[in-house]
Amino acid sequence: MAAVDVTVIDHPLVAHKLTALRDVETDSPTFRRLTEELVTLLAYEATREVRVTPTTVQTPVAPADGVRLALPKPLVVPILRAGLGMLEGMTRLVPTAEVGFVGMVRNEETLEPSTYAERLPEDLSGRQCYVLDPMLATGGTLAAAVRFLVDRGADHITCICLLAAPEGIERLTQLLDDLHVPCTLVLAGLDERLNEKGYIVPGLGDAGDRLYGVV
Ligand SMILES: O=P(O)(O)OC[C@H]1O[C@H](OP(=O)(O)OP(=O)(O)O)[C@H](O)[C@@H]1O
Ligand SMILES: O=c1cc[nH]c(=O)[nH]1
Ligand SMILES: [Mg+2]
Repeated sequence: MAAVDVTVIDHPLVAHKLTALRDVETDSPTFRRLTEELVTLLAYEATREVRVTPTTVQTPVAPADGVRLALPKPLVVPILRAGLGMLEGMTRLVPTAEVGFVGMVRNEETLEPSTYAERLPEDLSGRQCYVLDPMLATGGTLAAAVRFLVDRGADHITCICLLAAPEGIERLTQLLDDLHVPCTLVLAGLDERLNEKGYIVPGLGDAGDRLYGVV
């Protein structure tokens, strides 16, 4: 099975908001709003495979066949810190989803991720999971998060990122080469490369710092 299926959203509204997000002059409140708006647009495409079950409702006129989201509920997993800025935009579109949390930080010397927090259901058997992180740089963080979910039984993973570097997608694909469940990646933009510090070029800088301030 191909490990990761990548979609880059080609839409003028996404491109417009992404351009404003990148701008170094964009302040934190505006950056947070644009992030939420972008995620809502991306979520429309990212949830194309969300499982539904047939149902019938009574309209004022007649019965109508339709669907509702299937059980178990989808699980949305923002990767703290920066992924938290994407949560509201995602749950606006899928308000009945449950939310689990993973806290990860990349060591800026080695570029390797470490996990400092985790609050997820023990058993994710049969769950569709939506992982949120604005930046896919070397791919280490996202690969570790996906592995975490699959090890607990998740059987369908969709990652939503704002930006990725080609090197990161390549590494993600290698790291998840043995994955036995479908894994999709939805992006607002695919950038040129990583720089020597592991930052996406042209990118938008440090997403966590731009959302929440430098720590
Ligand atoms: O693809 P990678 O090379 O692993 O890097 C990407 C990670 O780096 C950023 O988080 P960071 O470690 O800065 O933590 P933060 O969200 O707390 O800012 C970003 O939000 C990703 O989680
Ligand atoms: O460009 C990058 C790379 C990693 N993390 C970020 O926030 N930005
Ligand atoms: Mg950061």
